[in-house]
Amino acid sequence: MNTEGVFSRQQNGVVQPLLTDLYQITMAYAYWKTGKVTDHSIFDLFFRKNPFQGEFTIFAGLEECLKFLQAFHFSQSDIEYLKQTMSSVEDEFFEFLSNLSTNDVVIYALDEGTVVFPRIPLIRVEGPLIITQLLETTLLTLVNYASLMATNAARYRIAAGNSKLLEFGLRRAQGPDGGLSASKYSYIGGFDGTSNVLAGKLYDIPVKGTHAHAYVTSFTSFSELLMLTIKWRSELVPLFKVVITEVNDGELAAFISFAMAFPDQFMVLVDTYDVERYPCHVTYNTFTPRQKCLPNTPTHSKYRSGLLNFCAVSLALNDLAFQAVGIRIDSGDIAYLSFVAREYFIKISAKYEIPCLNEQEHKINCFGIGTHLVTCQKQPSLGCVYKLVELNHQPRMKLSQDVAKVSLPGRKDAYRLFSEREDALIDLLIRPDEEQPSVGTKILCRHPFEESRRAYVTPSKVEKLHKLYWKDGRVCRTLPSLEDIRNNVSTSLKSIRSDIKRNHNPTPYKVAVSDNLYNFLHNLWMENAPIGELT
Ligand SMILES: Nc1ncnc2c1ncn2[C@@H]1O[C@H](COP(=O)(O)OP(=O)(O)OP(=O)(O)O)[C@@H](O)[C@H]1O
Ligand SMILES: O=P(O)(O)OC[C@H]1O[C@H](OP(=O)(O)OP(=O)(O)O)[C@H](O)[C@@H]1O
Ligand SMILES: O=C(O)c1cccnc1
Ligand SMILES: [Mg+2]
Repeated sequence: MNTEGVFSRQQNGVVQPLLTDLYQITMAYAYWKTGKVTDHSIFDLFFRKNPFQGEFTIFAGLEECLKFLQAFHFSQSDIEYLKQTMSSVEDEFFEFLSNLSTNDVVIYALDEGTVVFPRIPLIRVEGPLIITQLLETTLLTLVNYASLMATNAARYRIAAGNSKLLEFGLRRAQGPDGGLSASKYSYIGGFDGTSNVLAGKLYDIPVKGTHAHAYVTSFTSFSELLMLTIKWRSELVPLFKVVITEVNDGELAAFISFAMAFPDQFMVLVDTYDVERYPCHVTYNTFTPRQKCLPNTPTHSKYRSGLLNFCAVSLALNDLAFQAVGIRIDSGDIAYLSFVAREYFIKISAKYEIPCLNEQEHKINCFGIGTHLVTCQKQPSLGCVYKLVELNHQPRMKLSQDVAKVSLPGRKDAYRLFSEREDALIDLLIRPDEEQPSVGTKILCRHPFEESRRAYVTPSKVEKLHKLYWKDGRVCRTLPSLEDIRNNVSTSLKSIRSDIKRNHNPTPYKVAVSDNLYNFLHNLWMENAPIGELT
């Protein structure tokens, strides 16, 4: 754990006050011109719909938001740039901007890594209107992708069960910063490591990897002849039902040289040529109809030696008291090929009485995921918004034809109410002057917009979701480490029922308001909704 107010790592240099939309600064000027410098505001940062057609989201990015607040300062060169860009703006405003700080801002937020739901303010920003407005875009950019990525990763984590998950996406990520964020937030979401070395260094995430096809194709013959491997290979050729001309020497040479470099971490890519001799009667699609983009007429290599060569080197390593780790398959019908590999491993370990190929459970026990994970292909953006809910102690409400876009006015506190089974039952928003929900006391929870949807809840546990994170210009809570945040994702997800987390047809989690907040909201809505005239 970090001590209060101290960040373990520096902020990414691109996160600075000018990383915003121009309209924030033009609004700041207009607020300043119209004498709104001392207006006190409250903004809620929340989203309206869970991503990936799911019913849950993981909140991430808070630590980076706090670092941004701490470093918030328009530098002299920022001011110079703005002066050139905003030509009609009075000089005194730039003076005002250069003295602006976040000392008067107060931030309440949910803990990073918490499972969250639509309409619950993830961050509540309180303070002078000009500065709270200026924070909008940067806070949103820090939370939106981080939360989307952590949610995507958590969904892979749920689907993968106990298998290991590695993030391999840097080459396909949305630029260098997208790549780094993907590595960081996929780790929070439950991945076990990344191939991204800088992310490993910056965030202390385990780095892992194998080798590329280029490594195999760079070898054409044995530069180092390892007698043991050759001996084993001749033994294995009949077992794999191939002829010697179907065995690729370059591949074997590559495996041997990799084994010499990493004798106790021998893990190689076996699909540069064919993994094994595909039986003619097997069609790819029979085995895994849902595998990615399988060609109906797969192309074959004249070589079929991936598995054979791996086994030959593994047996040779075994003679030298080393244990092979495994294989990587990057193409073809991966589920079918892993099944074939397992059959061979079992056969060979029985025949040659070696335990090493039979020790671990042979199945796909690690997935390396790149493109789909880091680009969030299924949904490339989370729609967090930042809405003014109170100004000078008066509630503010954004009305819309679209009920989904109506914002919940005023300062609100959020509670998670749990059942006797310790499942999270409902999230409840209440007005600040209301009595907090308490264990064993029945409370009326209402859908914010549908009058007939309401239920009494007698919670067995109550969790206050918002915590004070920033006040008087400093972080005022002990910040969790990345590992703590990762653990929070896992424990927070455990309290959510599995039908809410499932991929197919998930049940929506209930988000409610108190009766008091319901009436407050609807009265305000009525007061503000114009009465039309029928003509
Ligand atoms: N957001 C909400 N806040 C408070 N109560 C709610 C909310 N949504 C639904 N309810 C109430 O909770 C109870 C259970 O509703 P839920 O939608 O889970 O199941 P249901 O009644 O079987 O409806 P459905 O057939 O749509 O699943 C109902 O009394 C409903 O009015
Ligand atoms: O498919 P992803 O989930 O993004 O995983 C990462 C990919 O990156 C590597 O090769 P690359 O895709 O660059 O080349 P190849 O697949 O054509 O060998 C690796 O072999 C994976 O295929
Ligand atoms: O280490 C690997 O196997 C790896 C790394 C990045 C992309 N694809 C694979
Ligand atoms: Mg690929």
